[in-house]
Amino acid sequence: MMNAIEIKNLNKNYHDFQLKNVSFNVPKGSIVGFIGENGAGKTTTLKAILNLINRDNGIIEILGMDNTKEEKKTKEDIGVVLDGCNFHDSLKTGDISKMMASIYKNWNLSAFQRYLKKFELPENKTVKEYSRGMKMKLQIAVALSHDPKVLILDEATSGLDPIVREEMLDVFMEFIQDEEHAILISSHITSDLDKIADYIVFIHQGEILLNEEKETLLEGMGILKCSEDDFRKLDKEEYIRYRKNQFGFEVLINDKLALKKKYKEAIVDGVTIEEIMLFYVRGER
Ligand SMILES: Nc1ncnc2c1ncn2[C@@H]1O[C@H](COP(=O)(O)OP(=O)(O)OP(=O)(O)O)[C@@H](O)[C@H]1O
Repeated sequence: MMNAIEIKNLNKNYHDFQLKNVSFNVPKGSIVGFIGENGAGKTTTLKAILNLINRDNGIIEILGMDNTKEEKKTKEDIGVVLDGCNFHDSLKTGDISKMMASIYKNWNLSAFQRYLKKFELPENKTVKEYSRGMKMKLQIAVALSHDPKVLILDEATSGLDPIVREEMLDVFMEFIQDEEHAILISSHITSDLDKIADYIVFIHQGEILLNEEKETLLEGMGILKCSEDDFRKLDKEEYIRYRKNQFGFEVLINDKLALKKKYKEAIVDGVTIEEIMLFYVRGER
């Protein structure tokens, strides 16, 4: 079994929004960055993986187990960080630990205490007295402390300052090092995904638009800046989307090496995940 998570033809219908045949995998030993604009369907997909919502159809397997038929077992294996803090304001870390010990068979108090120390989270304050970043770190500490095989992180780095964010990214990368663990992380901070993701899955209006290895995307794609005349010379297959601005055309290219070979004078810049997203959503075809 190579995949930690397999999603096949997931459909969910809300009255004004649909997840449409969402399919993708999270291979073991990898970090999959899940991107898309507000309302694209990321949280809905993650909730379906956690079996927190009723889907219309589709199959989701966690470590080869059906997530509805073997819900209890699969939940043991998943560490979760959802947007916003789920712990009651009046709790301290000790109370949370007791709660978690009653939920998870593998709750590891000493691991939890190690993370509290590492993340500089005070044990004598209540959740109410924690800052937004501290609450986020607390959730990450809890998610990591019951020996999960898979982490599902919904906007887990938002609200963290750049230094703490980098620290968390290191923790995530360490988590997958043994090739048995895997992470699915949704984030609007696409620069984080530039750093740590192995694959990028891009959802737009409930449909998967792109599902690719990050290196393939970043090494293959490029942005061509050119005049309208030069743009008109391109074949449709040579570009993905274009955007027009006051200086000319910006064109997202599929294969920058091939393009440079064909048009020796062409200036093609590298591309970031954020730019890819913007071209797909706001560019023209
Ligand atoms: N319980 C619900 N009932 C009806 N519609 C819902 C419900 N939950 C989510 N939706 C709708 O589903 C769509 C997708 O929402 P979702 O939270 O999955 O987006 P997202 O990609 O996570 O967005 P964001 O980046 O803003 O968190 C939205 O149009 C939202 O209004």
